[in-house]
Amino acid sequence: MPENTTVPTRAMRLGVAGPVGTGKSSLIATLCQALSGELRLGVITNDIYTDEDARFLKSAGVLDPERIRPVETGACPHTAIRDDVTANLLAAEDLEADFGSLDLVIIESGGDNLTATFSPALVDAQLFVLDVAGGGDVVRKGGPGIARADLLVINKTDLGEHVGVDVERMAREGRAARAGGPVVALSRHDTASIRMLTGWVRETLAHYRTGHHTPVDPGPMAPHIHAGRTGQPHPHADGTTHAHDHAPAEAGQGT
Ligand SMILES: Nc1nc2c(ncn2[C@@H]2O[C@H](COP(=O)(O)OP(=O)(O)OP(=O)(O)O)[C@@H](O)[C@H]2O)c(=O)[nH]1
Repeated sequence: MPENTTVPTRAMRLGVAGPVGTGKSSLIATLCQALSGELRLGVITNDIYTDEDARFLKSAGVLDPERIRPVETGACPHTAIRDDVTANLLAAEDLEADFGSLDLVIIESGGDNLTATFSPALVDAQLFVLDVAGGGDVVRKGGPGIARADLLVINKTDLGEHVGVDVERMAREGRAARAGGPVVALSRHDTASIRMLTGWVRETLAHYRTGHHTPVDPGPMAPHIHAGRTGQPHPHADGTTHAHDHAPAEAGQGT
């Protein structure tokens, strides 16, 4: 092992992002059910105005409810996972302070859009979750999560035949959009697909523990406007961050 390698002393933080309703909470419930016997887990959920996702996970009975912590973002979900990650970092630190060392802290983003990804300052690895019910073409629309998240999950494959989506083709197009990067076609009703997901998590955690893992930033948000925040510094497509006035938020393209 090279001299400058530092073996991590805290839990690996795994982000789960993706559009609204693609099955992020259910996927986390599945992971908790499959892994809580072998790993010390914690979960942090992000909702805009409520603790709905945390309540769902607590009621699923897959993990000690004390290990599931809600963060109420009060703003667009990407704000708390990318722009200012303080609330999530504190929640992760609190979990480890309360339970001693953990192996894995899973952080669920509030459902957002195709451009929202986690900051590498918050998570060590991240999943981006699409579902077949959103349409087979979604995977061709690209974006940082689809192209560069550590793992792309194409969820609810059991619904493919009901919504006219060719799941194998969607997975193939997902791999193409990621230059061959990993894709798991998942259904909570398909144990083989769950084994692929848990296998990926175990492998990533093992690599993280070697101290050789480097969190990858899938890329910045597309240029967008925050309502009521005109005149404040914000990122631009040319890579710079500066302030200037915008048209009213309704005229913008984002959140
Ligand atoms: N058929 C099927 N339905 C699923 C699967 N996974 C999740 N669902 C359903 O999809 C719906 C949305 O699931 P959630 O886990 O709440 O999705 P989410 O991404 O956390 O939703 P938000 O937090 O609102 O963005 C629920 O009705 C789930 O029961 C699956 O593998 N197959």
